[in-house]
Parts: sequence; C-alpha cells; structure tokens
Amino acid sequence: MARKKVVIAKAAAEPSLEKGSTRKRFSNVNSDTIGHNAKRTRIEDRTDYLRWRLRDDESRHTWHYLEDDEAAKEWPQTHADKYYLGLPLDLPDLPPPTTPLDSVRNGLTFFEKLQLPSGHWGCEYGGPMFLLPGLVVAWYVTKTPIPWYYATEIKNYLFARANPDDGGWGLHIEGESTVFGTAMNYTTLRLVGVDADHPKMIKARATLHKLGGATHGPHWAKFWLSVLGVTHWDIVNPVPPELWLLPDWTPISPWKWWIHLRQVFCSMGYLWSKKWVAEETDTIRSLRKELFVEDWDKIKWAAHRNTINPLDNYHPKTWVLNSVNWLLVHIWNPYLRPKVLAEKAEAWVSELIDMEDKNTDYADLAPVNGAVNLVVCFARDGPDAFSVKRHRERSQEFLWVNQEGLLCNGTNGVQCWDTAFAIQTMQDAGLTEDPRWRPMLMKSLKYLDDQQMRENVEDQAKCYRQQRKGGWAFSNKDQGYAVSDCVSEALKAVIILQKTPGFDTLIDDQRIFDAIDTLLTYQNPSGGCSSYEPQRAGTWMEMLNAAEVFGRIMVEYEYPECTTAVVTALSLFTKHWPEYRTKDIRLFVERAVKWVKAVQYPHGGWYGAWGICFTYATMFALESLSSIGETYETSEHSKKGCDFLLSHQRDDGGWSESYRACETNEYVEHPSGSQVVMTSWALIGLMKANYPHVEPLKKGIKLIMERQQPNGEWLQEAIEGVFNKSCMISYPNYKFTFTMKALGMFAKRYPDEKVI
Ligand SMILES: CC(C)=CCC[C@@H](C)[C@H]1CC[C@@]2(C)C3=C(CC[C@]12C)[C@@]1(C)CC[C@H](O)C(C)(C)[C@@H]1CC3
Repeated sequence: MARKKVVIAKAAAEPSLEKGSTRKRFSNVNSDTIGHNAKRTRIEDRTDYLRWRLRDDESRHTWHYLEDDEAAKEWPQTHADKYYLGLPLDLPDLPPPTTPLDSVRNGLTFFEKLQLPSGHWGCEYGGPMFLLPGLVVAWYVTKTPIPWYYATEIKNYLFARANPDDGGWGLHIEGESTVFGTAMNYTTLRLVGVDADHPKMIKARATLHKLGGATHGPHWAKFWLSVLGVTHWDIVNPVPPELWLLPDWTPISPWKWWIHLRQVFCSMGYLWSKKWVAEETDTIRSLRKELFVEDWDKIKWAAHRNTINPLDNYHPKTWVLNSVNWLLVHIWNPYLRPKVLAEKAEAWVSELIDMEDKNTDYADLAPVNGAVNLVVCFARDGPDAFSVKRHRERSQEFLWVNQEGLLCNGTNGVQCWDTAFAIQTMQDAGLTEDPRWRPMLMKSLKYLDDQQMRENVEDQAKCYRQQRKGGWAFSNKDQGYAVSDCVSEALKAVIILQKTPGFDTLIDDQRIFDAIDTLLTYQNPSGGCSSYEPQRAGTWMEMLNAAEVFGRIMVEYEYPECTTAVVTALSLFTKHWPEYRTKDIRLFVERAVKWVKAVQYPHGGWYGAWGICFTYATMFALESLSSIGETYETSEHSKKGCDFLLSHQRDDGGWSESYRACETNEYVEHPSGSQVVMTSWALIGLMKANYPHVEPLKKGIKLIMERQQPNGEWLQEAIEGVFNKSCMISYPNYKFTFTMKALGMFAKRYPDEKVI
C-alpha cells in the first residue's frame, strides 16, 4: 500500500538543558531560547571574551560563558583559553633561537602552555561550513535552548566567514560561495535571531538568488530544509531505509559503505521515511519567502529534485543513481512501497541509531549524524526523553569559540591524534630524555593510557562495527571509533615513551598486543590500508553517491597516509617485540609498501586524502619506503618522490600547495605563498628519504625559523586538511607539531650546520 504521511512535531513544553541535569559541566547554559515558544531572541553585538572558558573533562570539551562575576573570578582564564580566543597572552619574548634546536625549544615552551589538564592538546577543528547549520537546525526543530551568547557568537562567526565579495558562504572556509553554504548559513543566522533586513543578510540573499535559490541546493541542503519545513519533502531524493533490510551478502548493502556516509544515511533515512517536519514558526514562514527566487506556493518541489547549481555539483549523480531515484519516486513510493516493509525498515534503522547512541554515549561519530540523531530521538521519543536530553548535552562538545565567534568542529576534537604527534615530535628532536620536558610528556602518556579502548563495542557484528580493542580514536574514547592511523600514531607514541628511561610502563604488553591485533585487521587485499575499516565493497559503489558535494565518500579507499602509519607502527613494534606475530607483520609490511609503490603518480608524488595534498601524502609515502630501507640513493621510487617535492620548492625555500590540488588531482600553488606546515611536510619527506644535499633543506628550515614569533609560536596560515576531495578542514596544531618535527629532525642530522 502506498504511504505518504507527513508527521508534524507536536508542540512541546519548553525543554531546559539544565533542569534535572546531573552534569554540572553544562550548568552555565541558560534557558534563553530561540525560535519556538520563545520570546524575542536576545542577540547582542558581541560577548565579553574575558568570560569564556574551555572545560576539559577527561578531554570532553565544553565552552562556558560565565555571566556571573564571582564565578568568573573563581575560574580564571588559562593560557589555553586566551590562545583559542585570540586574546593577548602577554608572554615574554624568548631568547632568539640561533639553531633549529633552539627554535624547537622555544616552540615547546609555548606549546607546553597549551597542554590541557587531562594531558592532551585542544584546538579549533573548523573549516567545513555545513556542520554548524545542521546542528542549529537540529536544535531549532527540537526546541533546544540556544543561549544568547551562543547565538551572538554564531552570528559573529558566520558574518566573519562570509565571502567578502558576495556575502555568501562556500562548502568550506576557503571555498567560493555555493547554494549549500549560502542557503544553510543564511538559514542558521535567521534561526539564531538575525533579522532578514540586516545589510549582510540582504547581500547574502542576493547571492543566493543569483545562484538560483534554495531549490538549487544539493541533497543534504534539501534534506535539512525539508526537516525545517522550508522546502517540501518532495524535493529530496529518496533515502529509503529499506536498503538496510537487504541481506548482508548483496553487493550494495549499506553496511559496506564508508562509515560516515552510512551513519548519516541511516539517520536521514528514518526522517525521510516519516517525512517528519518541524512545527511551523514565523521564522520558518519567513524563510519560505526569503530563500527562493520564485513564489513559494508555486514551486513544483518534485521537479527540483535534481536541480543543482554547478558550483555545488562536485560529483554529479550518475545515470544509474538517477534511474534508481526515478523508479523509487515514480513507481515504488507511490504505488508499491508496502507499509509493513517501511515500518520494519524504520524499526531496524531506529535500532541501529540506538546502538550508535549507546556505543558513544550519544556523542556519535561526528556532528552530522549527531545532529540528525537528535532530531530522530525528538521525533521518536518525544521532547522530554533522556535520549533527547543527552543528545543536547553531547552536541555541545562539537562547539568551539575562536576570535571570530562560535563554530562547529568537524569532530568532538583532535585529542589523541595531536597528542601522538606531539610526543613523536619530541622524539624526533631527541628531547624525550631531557628532564625539562618530562612533566609534559608524562601527562601526554597518561592521557594516551586513559584513552586506549580496552574493549570492542557491544553487539559489534550486529551494528557492523570494526574491531577496536586496544585501539585509539582520532578524538577520544567516548567517540570510540578506532582509525588505522590513529591507532598507529598513538601506539608509536606510547612505545617511544615507554621505552625511554625514566617513563613508567602504564600500558602493559598485553594491551600493546591488543593494539597490534586490531591493526593487523586493517589491511585490504591490495595491501593498502583504509581509515576506519578495511574496504567492504568496490569503488564502483560511487555510482550511488547521492551527496553531490563530495567525492570518494561511498566506500573506504586505501590511503598512503594510513598505510604508512600502520607500517611504521608495526616496524617499531617488531623492534621491541620481535617474537609477536612476526610472520604476519612481515607479510603485512611487504604488501603494504608494495601497494604504496604501486600508487605513486607518474610525476613522482602521491595523492593525499586527508591533508593537502601531494605534499602531505608524499611525506608519508617516503617514510613507508624508508622503513624498508629504500631511500633517495637506493630506490627509484624514493628518488622520484624527492625530485617531485624539490620541483615544487619555491624561491624562498618553502612549499605552498593549494587545496585545489585535492579537487583537481594536480599540484596547484597556493596564491598566498609558502606555508610553514606544507614546508615542514616536504622537508620531513626529504629527510625520511635521506635526501643527501643539505642546501634545499636548509632553505626550508630557515623559512620555518624566520616565521617563528618571539614568544615561540607560529601563526595560523592556510588550511591544512581535507576530506572527501572537496571539503577542507583545519589542523591548527600542525603548525606546532610538524614544524618542530622538521626542525628537530634537521637538528639531529646536521648538528653543526649553520642555518641563520
Ligand atoms: C561528510 C560528512 C559525514 C562529514 C562529517 C565530517 C567527517 C566525515 C570528517 C571530519 C574529520 C575527518 C576529516 C577525519 C577523518 C575522516 C573524516 C572526518 C571524520 C580521519 C579520521 C580519516 C583518516 C585520516 O588519516 C585522519 C585520521 C587524519 C582523519 C581525521 C579527521
């Protein structure tokens, strides 16, 4: 029987994040609500930056605004708070470095001040411009209070990040304006209380209209706007939860998709199936007039399912997907879709969502499925349910405040990842035995000890999760997803410190073996390693990529970065435990490095999927080669890789690849010139390959040293990271960890070389 039902959220009592909450850490969130049931929103010019504090609860980050003077006095701002907020630190100038190692010491003196109480480093993890909108729409439709200081700083952040020429927003902070970016961020501003006739809104609206209006957005924009009731569900290409009922052996079963895509698809599928729409408000009614070029009542929603502005259409849908969508829309949904099947599918995805929520204590994999799951729980369990309350609380951990305002991070932090690199950097500089740095390193080791995941998730097979026992996540164990390279980098850091005299063995052998056992599950038949899981289906699955704005998102791929991290972790491990799974490890490494060689580009570089771009991956690939003794002078592959890097060194000694390279698969120069992080990656790659001539290295090292500030820090430059080919993401701690690594490696190899 055909099923077409629109479920409208019932009016709810105004929920408060506070009342009954047992978690003191959210106690500064007031019930000054936005939108539904709310009085006129309070939104100010700006907040008082001296009142913001970051709280570190075993690396769960939450930002607190202390309105109360007494509370502010009792909880003073730390160096880290001030640094994140862009406030002056008033640190004294350090003695000017004369050698690269001095420069590392100055860098560490600064970096040490940013270590958080639980032993890790925090950072803003911004870049994508589609995450905050999802979260704000989710809060709005679930009537979640948004305090005035959040609203105010969201407005400030989005205004600061609008493209200066046209007032719109792109997919990420460096991208040109698109419908996705502009429609969603404009909507966000309206939902937090900004007036439609604000000059910046008028400008943004004009840009949106020039781009075709919200009917020209990609799938995910249409999804969120339909949840909000600003577009109609007929404009959304199908997200059938029935796919989750396919037997596991079918080639397209969703459990084989890349974890991020499948978790988002799972939660979206529930709301799509229900055609759930938020309660109507004045703002929603007004948005219907603002976001479109045509009269809202006259829009033929179904006719715009595939309408998309070319700027948003990074990965156009294939004819296969278009045909499937046509069949679903014109045949299956109106005439065939059995109610019982739809209900069964809804029940199963609902259970999968519950397992995800339970396994992460409602933190969820990332802010996209985190936001959608909040809406699902609200729609399913009602406004007062524990699931809704807990999601509201956990969603705060995605937020970050910087000098521009409040944004949404790409994950709930970069804790384990940055800590692992910080430790390794110290090893590369030969400073792990220096008592001056021991307290900082002890805290870091203790942090990684706390964050190791000691068990697999419950119902691992049922919810299609990968083994994780002994592993580490990118952020923290609360999130709980092991990633091949995160496990590897953390494991290397632990082994390095535990094998350094003066450090306790916090992690015993069995826990190290658990990590190795998990790592050994990550290899694909090709020999390469992917991110969260080994590949579960072929890359042909990209034919079903419905997201339009992203590439390489449907399944896992192999990555030189991840593969190298695993190879080097296994190699370091065998040095200390030569007896454990020796043959498995040897074969793994052989096959992995063979794969790395096979994917070298004819120009000599490697394509990077997680950092920009050829420079990043070439650094890793050269390290893979050197781990089996292949270097510039002994290996054709290594020599070609080095020559590739050297061919892009700029006259000032630096490197500066642009994010455009990720999109186009060709090396592109960044218009703003040499970057310290990029320069460090290239130098590290060359040094790993034992590149024999010191001059090019010296020029790069000099550039890094000259960019260091008198207090030891380096300043933020262009964006460093990427995902799914088209979206960029910041790694602010790289300007410390990789610069110091390059300097430290240089200092060790050329102790007597004069650089400046
Ligand atoms: C399209 C969707 C769902 C967007 C949400 C954002 C996530 C997909 C991004 C944000 C951060 C992100 C780039 C990350 C990764 C995967 C995709 C993430 C989680 C991983 C874990 C992949 C493996 C990488 O080597 C590395 C560890 C650096 C990154 C870390 C961040």
